[in-house]
Amino acid sequence: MSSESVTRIRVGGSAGSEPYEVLVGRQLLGELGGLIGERSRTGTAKRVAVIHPEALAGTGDALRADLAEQGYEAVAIQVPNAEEAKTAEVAAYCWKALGQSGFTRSDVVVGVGGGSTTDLAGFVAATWLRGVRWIAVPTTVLAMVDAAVGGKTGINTAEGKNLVGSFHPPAGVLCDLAALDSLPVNDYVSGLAEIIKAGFIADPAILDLIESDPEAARTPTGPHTAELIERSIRVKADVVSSDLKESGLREILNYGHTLAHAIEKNERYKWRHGAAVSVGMHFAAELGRLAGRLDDATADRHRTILQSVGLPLHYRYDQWPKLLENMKVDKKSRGDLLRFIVLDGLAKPNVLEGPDPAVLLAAYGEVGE
Ligand SMILES: NC(=O)c1ccc[n+]([C@@H]2O[C@H](COP(=O)([O-])OP(=O)(O)OC[C@H]3O[C@@H](n4cnc5c(N)ncnc54)[C@H](O)[C@@H]3O)[C@@H](O)[C@H]2O)c1
Ligand SMILES: O=C(O)C(=O)C[C@@H](O)[C@H](O)[C@H](O)COP(=O)(O)O
Ligand SMILES: [Zn+2]
Repeated sequence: MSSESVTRIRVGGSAGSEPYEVLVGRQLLGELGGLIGERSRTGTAKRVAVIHPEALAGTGDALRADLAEQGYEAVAIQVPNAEEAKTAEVAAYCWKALGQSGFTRSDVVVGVGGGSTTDLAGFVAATWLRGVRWIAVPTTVLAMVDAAVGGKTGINTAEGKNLVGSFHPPAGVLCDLAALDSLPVNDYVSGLAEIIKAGFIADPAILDLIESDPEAARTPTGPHTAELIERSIRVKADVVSSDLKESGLREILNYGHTLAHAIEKNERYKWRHGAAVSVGMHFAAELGRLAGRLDDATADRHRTILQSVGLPLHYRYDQWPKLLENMKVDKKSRGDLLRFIVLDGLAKPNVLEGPDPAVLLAAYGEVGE
């Protein structure tokens, strides 16, 4: 992709969901006004709420001012950084701001930020007046390749990760690669976990690209950045386009997440999601191997590639009983049955139901330190 070009990836359109596009390129924010202005079933927008994290106060205000210049009644709603935004209290704060600005069903929410912000903004849009349009402007690599695409929106509760939410796809997603220039390296690398996930479950070319130069993969200036992002978005787009509400196939996107969410809760949501997913994929690979489903080479490849970009593989061994307890509220569980996504081979994700507790513990034995 040249620096001037824009890639458009279509999502949805089946099973009654409105199709939308994910745009990937540079200097895309000029597209926002046009997207907001598109006439929808509910009419034409008059008001826009730009939900942004503290770290992007400048971007949030610049967008608000730009939209005001285009004639919209625009408000900026600042929310806390990272997972602190994904709470019922912050959602209620946003609802209050929408109420005070007279937000109607034809108006539009814009979520600008990382996955925490887009999850919250999408959730606020899903719940306000039982659903208004929203547009995602992801500013982290993780949000571009995963969180902003596919319409899973939600918040955490003290009992677990993303326990309250809704499927509410955006009307469009603008991935402006220029936003990545200000992202701290740890946050950039955290997003690589979801890219690597896309590689293991569906598109091994992603793994080859990262393995060709892991150091370069750690920065937005690497030679394969745009390709890695676009390939990962295509994996996600293909899956959610055929199974928006996770009645089957979509569960593969949860690879590594059963343990990851348990770790995040255990850390009171202070760990970055991508770091937890990295440990979770290491665990899932060992689980697959010990359950006789995954070959040694592919399991080992998880360790090598995750480590090569600086992602963590291990977590505290003594926390296993708590993690096991936390995993029971995973959305893939059915009654008392724990369910995991494992690989039957490279790019062959499948479900492992109710694994033997001894196998689970043995897999964690490889992860715990
Ligand atoms: N809905 C989904 O399908 C889905 C998919 C994957 C992940 N998620 C969710 O996404 C969240 C993680 O998102 P994330 O990794 O993007 O992190 P994040 O949203 O928590 O952001 C990390 C930090 O980076 C800051 N930030 C964001 N963009 C920046 C930029 N361009 N420059 C400087 N700072 C910036 C944020 O303010 C925050 O402090 C988790 O809550 C996870 O559950 C959701
Ligand atoms: O889009 C999906 O489906 C995913 O599972 C993508 C995950 O990367 C993401 O973290 C998602 O929010 C997890 O969903 P949850 O249903 O397990 O909360
Ligand atoms: Zn995830």
